[in-house]
Amino acid sequence: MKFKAIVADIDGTITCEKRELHLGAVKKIRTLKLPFVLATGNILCYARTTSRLIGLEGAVIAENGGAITVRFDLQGTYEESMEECEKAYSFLSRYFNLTKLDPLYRKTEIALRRDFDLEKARSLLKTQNLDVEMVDTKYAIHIKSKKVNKGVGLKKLANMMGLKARDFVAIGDSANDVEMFEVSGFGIAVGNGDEIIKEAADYVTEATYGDGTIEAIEFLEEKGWI
Ligand SMILES: O=C(O)COP(=O)(O)O
Ligand SMILES: [Mg+2]
Repeated sequence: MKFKAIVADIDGTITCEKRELHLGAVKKIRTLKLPFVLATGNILCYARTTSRLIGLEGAVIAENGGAITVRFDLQGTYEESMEECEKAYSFLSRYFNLTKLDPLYRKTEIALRRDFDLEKARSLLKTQNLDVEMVDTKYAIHIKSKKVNKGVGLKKLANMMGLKARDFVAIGDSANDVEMFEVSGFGIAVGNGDEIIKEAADYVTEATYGDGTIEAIEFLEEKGWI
């Protein structure tokens, strides 16, 4: 097996436990000769800034696949899915006191503070005919279009880079990384990952957070797969 690129989640994967960027992981990523893409549920400017400060090229998937850029000097693309998310948000606001995260910058989905009963919200939402779903990343609960996810985003971005999603190894830690594992050639969950992502993974690291990403890259190097 030989892979041509790596796509990694940000929060919980290249960070430390308290969410600071993991400097050891950054150092390791900087040694790589192949393209390294960031994929996050967070907003596009957060993803692009992280890419810039790591020393990468600006190929990022943000808002769980809703926003993509391939290079810093190119305009991003956005999916048009906010309207249904807003309807779901208004409906759920009747039952819960919800707090939006970064609403000024978020263009394709809604991220909420994790301080309400997700299972109850999910069952309430089922009564509505909306094309949205809720995903918990452990950092936020996202209301997003069912059509958009990091897997769909990876296919699109890979195509823009002249690659296939299968050419990528994916590294991640939570439920919003599952589809990216499904479309990539090989999925690695870091040790702190949720059960759902560990089940979807081809390999699970012993180490957690950024140390898990270092271990993942070393594993790929030892195998000669990158
Ligand atoms: O924005 C979030 O909720 C989590 O972000 P992540 O996808 O980088 O882990
Ligand atoms: Mg994550």
